[in-house]
Amino acid sequence: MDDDDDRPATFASPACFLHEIDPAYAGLPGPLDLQAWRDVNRWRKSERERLLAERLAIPAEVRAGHGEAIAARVLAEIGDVEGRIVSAYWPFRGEPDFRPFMEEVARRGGRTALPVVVEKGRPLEFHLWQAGEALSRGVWNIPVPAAANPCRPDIVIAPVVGYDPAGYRLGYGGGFFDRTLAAMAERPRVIGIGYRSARVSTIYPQLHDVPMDMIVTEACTVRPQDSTVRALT
Ligand SMILES: Nc1nc2c(c(=O)[nH]1)N(C=O)[C@@H](CNc1ccc(C(=O)N[C@@H](CCC(=O)O)C(=O)O)cc1)CN2
Ligand SMILES: Nc1ncnc2c1ncn2[C@@H]1O[C@H](COP(=O)(O)OP(=O)(O)OP(=O)(O)O)[C@@H](O)[C@H]1O
Repeated sequence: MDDDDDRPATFASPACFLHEIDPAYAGLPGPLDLQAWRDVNRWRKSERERLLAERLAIPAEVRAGHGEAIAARVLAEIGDVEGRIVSAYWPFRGEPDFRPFMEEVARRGGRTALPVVVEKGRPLEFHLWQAGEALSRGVWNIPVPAAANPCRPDIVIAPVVGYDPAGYRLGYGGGFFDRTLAAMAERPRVIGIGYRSARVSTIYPQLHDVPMDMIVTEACTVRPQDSTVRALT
């Protein structure tokens, strides 16, 4: 018989007692939070629909003008892009058209990329792409680079459906950018872009929501850190 059988059981690592602690203390949702989360989700769904309808009601030529103004502000904001990778997106549902922006980044010596949905519920990948290169249809028929060259962007441009003054972004509800930014070891600079009319007073940020470093619209540039400092002083 093995002597070891008489020894008290030990753990390879300390036992976890987290399950005995109030979930709220552990930062996990309790029953009340779950109800609140359901309410927030319902609000976000209707707010998305409202904001998208409002965006599509802006005449195409007005949207195009706003898009150019936003791109000019972003270019001034990011400065020298030589040797850097900037991810933008292929526009749909009335988003600002950032394809000319990508061409300008390439002219200035930067490389450009598009986000790729690999699978619902998973982080996005970013694949190098520039004007003239082949595209194929990805998930939800979103155009993605035909050749898969994954990269790690230095700067990510994230289109918003809605935004708030704290820099939080409301997207299409897939949670893609939040998941992607949470999974990145080195966080890129993240710039949310959209029309000024996409502003809401709060998106009721939840634990999973990752704020943008800045939001740029045709009318203003929102720097959430500055406004926090201003609010505290
Ligand atoms: N131009 C652009 N490309 C992008 C994004 C974006 O916001 N804009 N994304 C930024 O994340 C990713 C795509 N995100 C998306 C998320 C949801 C839906 C969508 O159509 N959702 C359905 C509901 C789906 C479901 O519930 O399963 C819908 O709205 O009807 C589309 C794109 C990657 N590419
Ligand atoms: N890091 C994460 N891990 C797991 N689930 C997440 C994460 N981030 C977001 N989610 C889930 O994704 C869902 C959608 O989130 P949310 O409403 O914030 O989407 P969104 O920001 O509007 O979408 P998108 O980024 O695709 O445009 C939520 O159910 C949320 O719990």
